[in-house]
Amino acid sequence: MKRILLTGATGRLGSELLQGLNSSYEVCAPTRAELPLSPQTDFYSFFQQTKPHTVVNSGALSDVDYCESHPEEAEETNVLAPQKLAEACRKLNIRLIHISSDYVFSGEKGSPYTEEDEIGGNPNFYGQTKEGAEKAILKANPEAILLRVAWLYGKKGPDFVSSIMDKLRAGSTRIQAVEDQFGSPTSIADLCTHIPYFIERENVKGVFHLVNEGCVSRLEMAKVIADEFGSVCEVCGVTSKNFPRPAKRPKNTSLRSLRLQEAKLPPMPNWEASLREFVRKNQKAPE
Ligand SMILES: NC(=O)C1=CN([C@@H]2O[C@H](COP(=O)(O)OP(=O)(O)OC[C@H]3O[C@@H](n4cnc5c(N)ncnc54)[C@H](OP(=O)(O)O)[C@@H]3O)[C@@H](O)[C@H]2O)C=CC1
Ligand SMILES: Cc1cn([C@H]2C[C@H](O)[C@@H](COP(=O)(O)OP(=O)(O)O[C@H]3O[C@@H](C)C(=O)[C@@H](O)[C@H]3O)O2)c(=O)[nH]c1=O
Repeated sequence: MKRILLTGATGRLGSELLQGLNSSYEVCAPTRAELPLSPQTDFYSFFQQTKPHTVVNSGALSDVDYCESHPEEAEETNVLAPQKLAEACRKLNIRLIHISSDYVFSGEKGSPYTEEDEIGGNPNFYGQTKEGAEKAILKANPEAILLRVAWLYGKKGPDFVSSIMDKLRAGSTRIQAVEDQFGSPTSIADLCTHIPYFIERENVKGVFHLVNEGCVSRLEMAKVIADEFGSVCEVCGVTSKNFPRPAKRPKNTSLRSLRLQEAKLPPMPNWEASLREFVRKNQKAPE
């Protein structure tokens, strides 16, 4: 049985991934205290001792607003640590799957980005660290796999979907959602099905867009959630200007994959089908 080392296993993606991988792999999931994502960490010695077949790096500082006001911590966790981790993987010939983001793009293209598009120009610091990480990782370890995921939602939260669902459960009669941000919402459950393909395929490397198919605004997403809930709540569009946040969000970072098909990997499901399924299954308040 292959041994997988998973970072960020207490996080939104990591916690579901840990559960999913556990049935087919021997998973080693060090906590932050055991393996800090820091440029001071000796990843080489840790990996030499634990001998993983693949490292899945799902750990990161992912709070976009927090990163904006804590740039040093964000740079260390999201860029310098993954760079060092990638170097250790290369030296020890360990496969690396790093989780990246749609926020590596500026959001100004006006149509979905493919793996062939150039990265850079995101308006927030978090996005800039994810861009920096991709460049540093590929330089340190050209065999690495970078999976760009986006607008995640899942069982753990908090995320956009869970905050809308909480408002509906609380009986809100009016919800506001931004109408001028577009992206590719992605179900963590779908990622848990797809990520093992990358563990099993020994010959793939480089960047892959791994998101549910389609492009949608936050407003349309909120409408679908309310509809699946069977709620009569009014869902109103608002501009980002009228929903101010500490960090600016990009306009349109929707993604499309050319490389999944090229690598003969299955496509990801459509965003609406996955979102409706998630809402249906998780409509009851968590206990
Ligand atoms: N959420 C989203 O919508 C998206 C996320 N991504 C990317 O997906 C990946 C997973 O994100 P998500 O699950 O949402 O993130 P979470 O914030 O939910 O989880 C982050 C994980 O990283 C760990 N972590 C953070 N800082 C450190 C550190 N300094 N040392 C060790 N561990 C640390 C956390 O540990 P602890 O519990 O101890 O804090 C936690 O386990 C990230 O790379 C993120 O950039 C990409 C696109 C969209
Ligand atoms: C809760 C809520 C938010 N919003 C708006 C606020 C904001 O402009 C937008 C997105 O809000 P969030 O803070 O949930 O999302 P954000 O932090 O921008 O999410 C990003 O996280 C990082 C980690 C990524 O890598 C990205 O792919 C993306 O998922 O939605 C509403 O319009 N209505 C609401 O009820």
